[in-house]
Amino acid sequence: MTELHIPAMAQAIVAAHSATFAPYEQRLPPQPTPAATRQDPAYLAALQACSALGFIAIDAECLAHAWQRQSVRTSGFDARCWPSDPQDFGLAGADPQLAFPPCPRALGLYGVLPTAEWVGRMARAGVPTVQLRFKSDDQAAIRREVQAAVQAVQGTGARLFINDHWQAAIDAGAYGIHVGQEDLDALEGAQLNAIRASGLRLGVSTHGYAEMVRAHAVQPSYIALGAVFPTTLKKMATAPQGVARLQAYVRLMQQYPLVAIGGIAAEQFPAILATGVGSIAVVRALVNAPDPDAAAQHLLGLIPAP
Ligand SMILES: Cc1ncc(COP(=O)(O)OP(=O)(O)O)c(N)n1
Ligand SMILES: Cc1ncsc1CCOP(=O)(O)O
Ligand SMILES: [Mg+2]
Repeated sequence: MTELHIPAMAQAIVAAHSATFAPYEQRLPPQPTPAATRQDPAYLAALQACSALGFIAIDAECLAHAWQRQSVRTSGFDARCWPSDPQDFGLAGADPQLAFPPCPRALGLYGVLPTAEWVGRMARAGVPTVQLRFKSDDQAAIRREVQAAVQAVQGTGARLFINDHWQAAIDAGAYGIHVGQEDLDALEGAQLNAIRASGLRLGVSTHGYAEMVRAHAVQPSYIALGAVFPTTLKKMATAPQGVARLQAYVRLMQQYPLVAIGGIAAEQFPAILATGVGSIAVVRALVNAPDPDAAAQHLLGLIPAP
């Protein structure tokens, strides 16, 4: 295949996948094509095509490498075949010794909650997975809240993840820790080793292909995918991913328990579950509900129990 064919190859990818990843449908505008880092035709065509389909530069680059590897592995370029094989993304062959402890593939309804009181309330309502997302810089208050959350889930069977405050989570004996990409960047190797050695599970936020690859490098217990829909709760650096991208991410990341998050309400549960995620994380659908306990019962009825 010569360079003369690259625009035609790019067009073929766009034609085959625009109905799935239509930028207009998902409100994801076409992106400028980033500078190429290699010259292989499948890579160059996919870089153009994925940018036209609205993928941001780091994700278009990641996808373009995967298209190239797929073309080599399958001895040919097939525009219809969206990459979803982990080996094409460099996701195969991880070291099991470095993996974080496993958690169930299906974490079920996952309540992300602002205080220990909310954690206890939702755990008692039967929410199987809960997270304390307590935003504060006051170390004493953080430790108090984390300890109170650990006590609040006792006897309920709920798994408690602590957002951000990993040392307090270890000291209090939580079930796991959740960190975002920036939190991960801020962790030194020794700190990550300390979390791994503690036996706590680790969940990592991701917002696209490049971040999934980055998350895989630490082999977490689960991977969160979002924001699926717009959320008012957190200022997101990336656009809402939509259900079509979520579906593509789920196909690729099958080796992990997966959690969908961001703007998800009861109406969207069937479409989200149809992608194959084992868990849906919500904040406002519980915390802002007129009757949070009734909302929890309603949502629990929409999602298989873990
Ligand atoms: C289940 C789950 N997914 C994603 C997040 C977001 O985590 P992060 O990116 O670290 O942002 P903050 O929650 O710290 O603002 C989450 N908390 N839980
Ligand atoms: C913490 C977080 N991380 C990604 S989206 C989000 C907020 C989800 O809140 P809601 O379910 O109310 O949209
Ligand atoms: Mg965080």
